Amino acid sequence: MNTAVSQQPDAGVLLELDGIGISFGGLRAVDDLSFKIRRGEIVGLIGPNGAGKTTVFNMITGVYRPTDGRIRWHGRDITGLAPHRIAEAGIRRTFQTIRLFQDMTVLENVIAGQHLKMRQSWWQGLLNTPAQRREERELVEHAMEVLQKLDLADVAHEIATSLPYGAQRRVEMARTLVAKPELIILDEPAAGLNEQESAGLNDTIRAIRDAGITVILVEHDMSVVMNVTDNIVVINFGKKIAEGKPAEIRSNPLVIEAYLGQDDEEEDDPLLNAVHDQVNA
Ligand SMILES: Nc1ncnc2c1ncn2[C@@H]1O[C@H](COP(=O)(O)OP(=O)(O)OP(=O)(O)O)[C@@H](O)[C@H]1O
Repeated sequence: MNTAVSQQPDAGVLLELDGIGISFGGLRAVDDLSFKIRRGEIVGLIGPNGAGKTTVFNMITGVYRPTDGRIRWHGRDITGLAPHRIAEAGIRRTFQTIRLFQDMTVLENVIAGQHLKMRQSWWQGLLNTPAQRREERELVEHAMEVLQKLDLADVAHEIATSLPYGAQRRVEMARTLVAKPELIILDEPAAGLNEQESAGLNDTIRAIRDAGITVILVEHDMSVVMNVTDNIVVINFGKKIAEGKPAEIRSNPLVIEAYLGQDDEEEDDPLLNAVHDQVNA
């Protein structure tokens, strides 16, 4: 009998949230939330405005420490580790707001994302040793590979902030990917994209997964979520209300109710509008 295998019934699970919870004052922002993410999956984390999505990935990335439950990465407890330790362990995130360096090319912006890894060789850099030069060459080669995958190789030497909005978002993703994460959390990557750019985002997310990186997608744009995810976790008021394949989630009464139950002032929420469209179709 292979004991190594029998001791790991959940082989393939990369990240496990086990009953995590957190309160802000009297507000229970996330409560007893559990789900698992397997290597190579694209998992959507969705829910109405204020449901707790941002709080969940702030706990995963170490910004907030859960007051209850455990977070496991490769089976190892990482609950409460500092954000830089979690990043070094292989979990990285993108930001909703574009934070590119002005006056720097796409390639320079992407290489700047490598500072965590380059810190070791900074002193060697002053001496310009062969090892340093080789590391720099490898870094540029790797950055160009990432740019190729994200369809940015042709604009590698253009000023990043001069590119169309959708391309700038891809540069943001490339900066995160060049650090070779095992898991990337995409924070509303479709925000601000036009319809065509949003359709292109589906390809970008699949390209990330095809490069061997597991993806958590926090997104309001249903056309992206329903098209690219393997599995969706839906939360409302901090609790998981549904989990399953896109087709199951689309027709889940609890999910529809959660979105329809929102205040009128949230009518502009594109996810809510998409649910309305489905219900009215
Ligand atoms: N630092 C904080 N202090 C107090 N309350 C907070 C804090 N962060 C989040 N909250 C509250 O926790 C709840 C969940 O917020 P969160 O931002 O995680 O929701 P969300 O699903 O990401 O919402 P959205 O889709 O609007 O971004 C909300 O009621 C929010 O007001």
